[in-house]
Amino acid sequence: HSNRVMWFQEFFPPNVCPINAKANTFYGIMFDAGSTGTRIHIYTFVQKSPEKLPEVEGEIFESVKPGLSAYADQPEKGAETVKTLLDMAIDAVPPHLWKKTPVVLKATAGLRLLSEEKAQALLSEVKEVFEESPFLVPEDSVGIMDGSHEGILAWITVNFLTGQLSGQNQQTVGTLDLGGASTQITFLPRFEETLKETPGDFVTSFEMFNSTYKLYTHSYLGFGLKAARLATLGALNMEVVDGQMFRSSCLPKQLEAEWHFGGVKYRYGGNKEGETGFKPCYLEVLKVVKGKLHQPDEIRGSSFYAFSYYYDRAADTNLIDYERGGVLEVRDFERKAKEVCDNMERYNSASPFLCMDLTYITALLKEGFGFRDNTVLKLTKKVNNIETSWTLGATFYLLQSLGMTY
Ligand SMILES: Nc1nc2c(ncn2[C@@H]2O[C@H](COP(=O)(O)OP(=O)(O)O)[C@@H](O)[C@H]2O)c(=O)[nH]1
Ligand SMILES: [Ca+2]
Repeated sequence: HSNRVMWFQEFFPPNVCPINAKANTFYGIMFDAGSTGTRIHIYTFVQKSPEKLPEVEGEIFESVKPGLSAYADQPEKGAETVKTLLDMAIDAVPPHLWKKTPVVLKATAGLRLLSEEKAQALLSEVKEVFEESPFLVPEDSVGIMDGSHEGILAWITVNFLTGQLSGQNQQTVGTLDLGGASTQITFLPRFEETLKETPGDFVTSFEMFNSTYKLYTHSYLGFGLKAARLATLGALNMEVVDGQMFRSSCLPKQLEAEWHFGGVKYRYGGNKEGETGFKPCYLEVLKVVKGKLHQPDEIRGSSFYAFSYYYDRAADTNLIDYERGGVLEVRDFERKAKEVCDNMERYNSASPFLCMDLTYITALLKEGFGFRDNTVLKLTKKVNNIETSWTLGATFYLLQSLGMTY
């Protein structure tokens, strides 16, 4: 790329600037249909030399709320939200590359929890939107993603962005993702013992960038942050009787409110007369996680990358900087949970669920996965300005399957 500055360059963002649109630049569009929102990621890649991994030159990211599952009974309206986001890609990708730019949507836990019929109705409306667009629509371009792939692809993203998947001496790092409806844990086991002690369906071999990775990964459906709220309230998978009230010691005493999740209305509130605070709350939350998750010994001493709701709740309570993220230990979540739960009136203006959320995160990490108090968590939203999301790994995988990269 020459250093000449052309008069038109300042009118274009770098990724659509004509002078930068070279033969070795290509694009990929990946939609994340999550339980709480739908997001588009438009990636620009540059293949600098045929034997090296492609580089991610940029990402355009936009999101809408609520997620597709909120449109379970209006699939066309759901697909409209996808169309709005896809229109951004028309502006971002140079027209001569539209036909070569693949577009894919993968849905996660929100759609996994819907009936097959409702999920399929939504997906086929989305497929129509794709087919009316000028982009490349591969086979299986719209579907529900396997839970194991969700964890693996996020692991690929983080380890690619931190440079661990190229060259010698790879020191990969495990990943923790906490969504609204499900949660994932993924790492590359270092010890034979770990593989021996692990149930077969927790280990998946995955081929990427000419290497095969045998990863420990699992997605726990119903253990996302919002699903865990319902489970703590005793309302998950319940036939809700009209007007029924669900109470918890993790909520402010005087609170009484309503909440819509997965198309159902729930009434919830605090323990008016009874106990509130960290101790009773922890016991409540413990019932949700205790004995429900597999605990691999190997992870106790290693550090993990954590994102999504781990990041959001840590940032909400100033444990980390909202923009830059930070490094924490598991015990920091517990300390903050105690502070919030034992002073709920002081945190009134924040979400009424802050105490419950922090307590759940603490219990999930300690009693669920079996992490130690001093396990180090690296909280990141972005690495080198690219979102830490399974979507980048999924886009690489897509490009590889289309023969656009090796
Ligand atoms: N770092 C990062 N977090 C994201 C991105 N997209 C969604 N999230 C987070 O994911 C969480 C919501 O989970 P969601 O995907 O809706 O639910 P799921 O279907 O259970 O995985 C929130 O904490 C979001 O901030 C992204 O591109 N990058
Ligand atoms: Ca997600």
